[in-house]
Amino acid sequence: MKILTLVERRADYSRMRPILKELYIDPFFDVHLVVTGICLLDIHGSDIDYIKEDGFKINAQLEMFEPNTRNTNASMVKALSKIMSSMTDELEKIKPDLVLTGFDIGANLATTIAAAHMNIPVAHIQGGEVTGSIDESIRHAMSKFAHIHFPATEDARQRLIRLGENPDYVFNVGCPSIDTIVQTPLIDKSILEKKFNIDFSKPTILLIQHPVTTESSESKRQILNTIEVIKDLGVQALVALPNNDAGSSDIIDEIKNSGLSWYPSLSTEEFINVYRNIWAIVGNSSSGIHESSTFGIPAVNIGTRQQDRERADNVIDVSYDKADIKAGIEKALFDADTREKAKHTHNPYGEGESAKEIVKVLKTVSLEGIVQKRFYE
Ligand SMILES: CC(=O)N[C@H]1[C@@H](OP(=O)(O)OP(=O)(O)OC[C@H]2O[C@@H](n3ccc(=O)[nH]c3=O)[C@H](O)[C@@H]2O)O[C@H](CO)[C@@H](O)[C@@H]1O
Repeated sequence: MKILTLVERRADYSRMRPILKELYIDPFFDVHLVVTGICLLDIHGSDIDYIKEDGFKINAQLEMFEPNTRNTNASMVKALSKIMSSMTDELEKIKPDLVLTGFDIGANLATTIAAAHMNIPVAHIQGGEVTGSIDESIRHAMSKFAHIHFPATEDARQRLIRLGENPDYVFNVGCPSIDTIVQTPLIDKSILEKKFNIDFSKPTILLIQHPVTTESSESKRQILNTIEVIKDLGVQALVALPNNDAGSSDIIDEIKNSGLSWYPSLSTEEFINVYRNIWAIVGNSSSGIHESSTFGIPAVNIGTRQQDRERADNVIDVSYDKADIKAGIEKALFDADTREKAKHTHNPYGEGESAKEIVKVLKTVSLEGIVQKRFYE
């Protein structure tokens, strides 16, 4: 089976990585990997280097975003149209039997739309979830173009069926980012403490705060509130810069001016191992929702980006208000009951066996007549 798949940013790579591993070792598959998006941009950490270090063959690199420009709502759309055009060329050239996309990320949307138009079956990972931001619309739109679905929870599976997807092609497999957590080898705490100049025996948070595209003009105020609270509390903080969605340029400027330690993007190994040692994750990353309960720590989730998403009870939801953020972080770091509860929380997004499940389905599912979709009622 010739599969075309892609990586646009660390958010899809953390989920694609375990699947790529399974696909590469199985002679049944011939994988064509395209790398695009912010993986190619220095300011976002050039994640393409991590993909190469992991040993995956990259078959094509397609530019998507203009480097060195402010990220706006309009620039997101222009990038989307650019990658839709070059991905269409790639699909014409490669003629895959199947396209594997996922999530709610621009290049994945473009590829899904292109492939569906070209009668190439699309398997989509992690549909059916709900969030805020433009991601909410992208995710559900992709599900309507895709033919095979790999949602991460039973709730998401049911929602896809309510959206008219045929249950015979909707498989609840969990979130493959949990596979990545389970598979990542341990790095000694002292090595990390030296590298990041941090003492993990003291309260330490990891901050990832992305813009919300529907509130992009508020990004600056939103991040300043969080930064001010962290500085008032005087807790140790590591900051991973946000993605390049509209409003991100303001967030990146303020983080760089804050005096906090920041990194464009950590490699999977470092990220997971930092996570194993921090006391709480703060911000609005999907990681706080999908991954933090596997680490048994609280997540302080700020604002609307993760609105209505299924979550474990280690997540503390707060508004953009400074007093609210402060109370949330204090609870996460210093409230014994909250910390104890987080240690025992069950993660609704799975146990780390997703990639194997996905590959099993891809090897057995019939693609005969699949591109002619029927609304399931
Ligand atoms: C609104 C929203 O949630 N949007 C989507 C976005 O998440 P979102 O944009 O929140 O994702 P992030 O960029 O915060 O990070 C996600 C992943 O990157 C990894 N990581 C993070 C920082 C770092 O320095 N190094 C590193 O490897 C983490 O393991 C994590 O799994 O993409 C996810 C995966 O496509 C989707 O599930 C989310 O629905």
